[in-house]
Amino acid sequence: NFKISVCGFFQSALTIDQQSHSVSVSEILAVQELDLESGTKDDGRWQKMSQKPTEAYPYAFTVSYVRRARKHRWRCTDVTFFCPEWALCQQWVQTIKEQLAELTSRPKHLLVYINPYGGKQQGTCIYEQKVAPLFARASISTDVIVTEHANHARDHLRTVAELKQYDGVVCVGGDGMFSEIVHGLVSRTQKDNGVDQNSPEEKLVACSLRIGIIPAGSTDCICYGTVGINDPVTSALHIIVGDSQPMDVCSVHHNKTFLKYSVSLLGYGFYGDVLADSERKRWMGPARYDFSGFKTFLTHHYYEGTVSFQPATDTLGTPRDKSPCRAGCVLTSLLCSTPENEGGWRVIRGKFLAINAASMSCACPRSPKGLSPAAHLADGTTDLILVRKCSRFNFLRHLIRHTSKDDQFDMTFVEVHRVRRFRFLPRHCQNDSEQDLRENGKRLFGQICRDHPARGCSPAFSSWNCDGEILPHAAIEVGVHCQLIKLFARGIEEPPVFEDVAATCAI
Ligand SMILES: CCCCCCCCCCCCC/C=C/[C@@H](O)[C@H](CO)NC(=O)CCCCCCCCCCCCCCC
Ligand SMILES: Nc1ncnc2c1ncn2[C@@H]1O[C@H](COP(=O)(O)OP(=O)(O)OP(=O)(O)O)[C@@H](O)[C@H]1O
Ligand SMILES: [Ca+2]
Repeated sequence: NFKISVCGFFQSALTIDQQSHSVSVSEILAVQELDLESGTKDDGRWQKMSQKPTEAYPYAFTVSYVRRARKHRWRCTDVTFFCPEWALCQQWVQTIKEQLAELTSRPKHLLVYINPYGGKQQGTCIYEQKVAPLFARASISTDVIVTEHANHARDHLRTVAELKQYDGVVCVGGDGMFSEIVHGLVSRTQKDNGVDQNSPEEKLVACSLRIGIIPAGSTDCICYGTVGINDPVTSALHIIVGDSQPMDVCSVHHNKTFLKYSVSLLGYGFYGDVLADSERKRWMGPARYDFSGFKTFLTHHYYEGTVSFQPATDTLGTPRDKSPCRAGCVLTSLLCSTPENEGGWRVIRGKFLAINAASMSCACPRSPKGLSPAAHLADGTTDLILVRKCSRFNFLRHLIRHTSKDDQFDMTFVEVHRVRRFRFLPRHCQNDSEQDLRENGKRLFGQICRDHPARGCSPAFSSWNCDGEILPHAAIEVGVHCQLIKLFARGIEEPPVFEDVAATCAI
């Protein structure tokens, strides 16, 4: 009654309830023969079976596979099949194992870093209780490192001797932890290939190891934007089935010196000030962002400077598109190529409440559509959002639109450009060295207040928020490196399909 069809689907033609359902082999995690003599399986799941073997069907095996649940969640489900003969049962188990062995994109050996202090400090517990058992069931072996200090994972990746033995690197933590892994892997790859990171124009070599994120942070925006939900089990299953999602990475330089990489948000003004304030309140956990967000909103500082950028005129999409980046996105499936005739530079001078570059949507639980809802994960561009000085009321309207269907860019003081490269120079840097001015920052702040008493006190500099970390310079140059890294993800799937299938079948 069974066949494994050519297209790779494991089909049940006859189930106990006479319903037929199929499971894609690519979504089977494992197959296990049941030991009926002892009446139990190693992990005790045997007792949970809703059907018991009968005299006619005394042999059984269990297939664990991916079931789609609500809101992009994936769950691991078991289905048990009963056989009349031992040899038939063996044949099935063997055949499925052979089919699984042919899936070469699946990882077998992973390097795992756990940040025990990220988010609500649940990293270790999340990994041990929810993820490790799934990896074990899928026969994935792991080397696990619980980090002891910030940058432990980054520095370990830069120096660890045999990286080639692994099929991927997994981090358990938030966006900051993911950023550490990106820095470790990208730097290591450039070092191994003799590429100088300090040159802003240098073409970087793409990393071959894929990165998995088990979300355990405060924002988890990378996970949210590549999987659709910040759920540890869902992310573990995407790793097990060997998904692959390329992603753009921005390099940030100051005075021809490399500073940092960014994958999600580079934000000056509002998001820089929120982060700088929230870092002093880490003890508050994820709530620190709401507290500092509210405080920064009330402060209402604006910053003067010059933004220059190279528009991505040759791309198929724009930041005002209505369709977001989803699994199988056409822009992501295009290969990256250096544009033939790169457009000229545009220069905009002004007073800004916020300058944000979103290389991906930056969707997160606070803003389910994100800072730039139509940004693409792997198109070689970033969306540069300029929010000019406006009233508090208008800025609040703009912020609130991030949480609803309304277009946050459809406001007179907001403009958005899809770019490949941009620079920012704060006004007071234009003639002097930024370092000198930073040292005399307070004097300068006071000077501005004296010169313009009517407009309130706005400091000369904000800070750049680079994926949740403060950069030490305000004057920066940014370039997008198309598809520099790959994640164990497939982009956000839609529409979600619900499957509620019988857990027991007969053959
Ligand atoms: C009135 C509601 C307005 C809600 C507006 C929500 C917009 C939220 C947009 C979030 C964008 C997150 C981008 C992700 C950046 C990550 O690389 C980084 C590392 O994890 N996270 C942050 O920097 C963490 C940044 C966290 C920023 C939180 C900002 C919260 C603003 C709250 C403003 C309240 C004003 C209320 C006035 C009555
Ligand atoms: N053992 C450790 N002790 C202290 N800090 C650590 C340790 N391991 C990693 N870190 C640092 O903790 C910072 C925050 O971690 P993480 O990103 O996991 O959580 P988060 O900041 O709460 O979440 P998010 O980045 O999503 O907002 C990271 O920048 C990382 O460098
Ligand atoms: Ca992009």
